[in-house]
Amino acid sequence: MPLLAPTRPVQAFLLLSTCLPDHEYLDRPNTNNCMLRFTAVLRRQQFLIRALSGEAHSRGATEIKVMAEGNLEADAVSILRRITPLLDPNRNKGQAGKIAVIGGCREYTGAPYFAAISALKIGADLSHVFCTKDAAMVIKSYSPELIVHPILEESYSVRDEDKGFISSKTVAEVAKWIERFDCLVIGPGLGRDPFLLDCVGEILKLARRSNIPVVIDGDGLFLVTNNLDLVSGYALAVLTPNVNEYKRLVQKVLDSEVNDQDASEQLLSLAKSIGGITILRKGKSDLISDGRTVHVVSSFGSPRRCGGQGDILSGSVAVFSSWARQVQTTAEEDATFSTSNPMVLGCIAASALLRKAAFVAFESNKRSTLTTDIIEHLGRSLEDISPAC
Ligand SMILES: NC(=O)C1=CN([C@@H]2O[C@H](COP(=O)(O)OP(=O)(O)OC[C@H]3O[C@@H](n4cnc5c(N)ncnc54)[C@H](OP(=O)(O)O)[C@@H]3O)[C@@H](O)[C@H]2O)[C@@H](O)CC1
Ligand SMILES: Nc1ncnc2c1ncn2[C@@H]1O[C@H](COP(=O)(O)OP(=O)(O)OP(=O)(O)O)[C@@H](O)[C@H]1O
Ligand SMILES: [Mg+2]
Repeated sequence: MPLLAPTRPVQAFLLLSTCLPDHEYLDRPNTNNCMLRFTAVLRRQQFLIRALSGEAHSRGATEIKVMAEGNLEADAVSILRRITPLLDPNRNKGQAGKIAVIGGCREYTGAPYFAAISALKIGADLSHVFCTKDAAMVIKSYSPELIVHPILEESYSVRDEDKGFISSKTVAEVAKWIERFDCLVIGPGLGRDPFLLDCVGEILKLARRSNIPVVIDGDGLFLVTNNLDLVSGYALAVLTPNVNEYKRLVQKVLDSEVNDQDASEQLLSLAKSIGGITILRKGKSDLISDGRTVHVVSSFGSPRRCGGQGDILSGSVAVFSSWARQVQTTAEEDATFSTSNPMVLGCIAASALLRKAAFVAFESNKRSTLTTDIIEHLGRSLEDISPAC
C-alpha cells in the first residue's frame, strides 16, 4: 500500500515515475514513446537487479523475489513531491532545516563531510559538524559552507582524572546548540574510541530529553547496538544500518542470524523489539520499517559500491524527515498523510533520491563514480522530481 494518495492523477504516470528519471519522460509527453522507453529502462533495471544479486544464472529465483518485494514498493516520488518545500521568498534562513552531524575523528573526515554537505545540497539552510579537534581543521578545509565545532575528545588526548570534567564540558557545548537543530545525524566517521563513544551516548540522551530527532549511522550504530536503551522506544530515532551493522543488530536484539528469505518480517520484528523506532536496512533494495509497516525502495541505484554513499543517505534522511514533520504540522486535512510516520517518510524520500542521484552519476562516470559525483547530482535529481519554485 502506498503511504500517500497520488498527488497527480494518472496512475501510469506514477508507475513510470518510479522507474524512469523524470527528465526522460517529462521531455516526451507522447505515451507510446514513454512506454517504449519505460520497457527499455525496465529491462535495463531487471538486468541490473539480476547482475547485482549475483544470480544471473538463476533468473527465475531472482524474479520471484523481486515480485514479492514489489508489493511493498513505496510511492517515493509522491512522497518526495509532498514533503519537499517550495522555495518561498517569505521564508527565513533556517526554516528549510538546520542539521548537525556528530562525527569525524582522526581516521575519518570524509564521512561527516559527506553527510553534512549532502544536507545542504538537498536544501537545508545550515549544516553543523561536531567532531574531534584533529578532524575539525580538515573538515573546515573541505568546505566553507559547514559550521564546524572541534569539541569531541578521544582517550589518547585526555588524562583519566580529567575524563569526567571533559565529558560534561563536551555535552554542555552541544547543549548550547541542540534546541536549534531539526535533526542530529550521529555516527558518520565517529570511530570507536570508548571515551568518545561514552560522550556521544550522553549527547544522545540529551537529544532524546530535548525531543530532537536523531539519525544513527556508522559508529553510532556500534554505540547503540551495545546500549539499546539509548534509543529503545524513541519514536524520533532512525537507524540506517549497512550489511555489517544490520547483522550485529539482529544478533544482539533478536539473538539470531539475518534471514534474507523473510527479510521484511525480520525487519518488522527488529523495529518492534526496539520499541517502534525506524530502521532503514540498506542494500540492493532499501527496506524501511517502524515496527508497524514495511516499505521497499528499489528504484534506480548503481552497481558502484564506493564508500560514503551511506553517509549521503544519513544526511538526507535528516533533512527529509525534518521536512516531513514540518509539512505534517501545516498540512491541510489528509488523514493518510498526517498519520504517516515522518521518520519513515524521510527514509523513503532519502533512499529514492540517493538511488536516483547514484544512477545518474553512474550513467556519466561508470567505474570512476565517486561519492562526490553522486553528491553533485543530488540537486538536479531532486529538481527533476520536485521543482524548487
Ligand atoms: N571517507 C570516509 O571517511 C568514510 C568513512 N566511513 C566511516 O568508517 C567507519 C566504519 O564504517 P564501515 O562502513 O567501514 O563499517 P562496517 O561496514 O561496519 O565495517 C567494515 C569492517 O571494518 C571493521 N571496522 C570498522 N570500524 C572499525 C574499527 N574502528 N576498528 C576495527 N575494525 C573496524 C568492521 O569490523 P566489525 O564491525 O565486524 O568489528 C568490519 O569488519 C564509520 O565511521 C563510517 O562512517 C564510511 O562512511 C565510508 C567513508
Ligand atoms: N548491492 C546494492 N545495490 C544497489 N544499491 C545498493 C547496494 N547496497 C547498497 N546500495 C545503496 O547504497 C546506499 C548506501 O548503502 P551502503 O550499504 O553502501 O552503506 P554504507 O556501507 O553505510 O556506506 P558508507 O560507505 O557511507 O558507510 C543504500 O541506501 C542503497 O540504496
Ligand atoms: Mg556507513
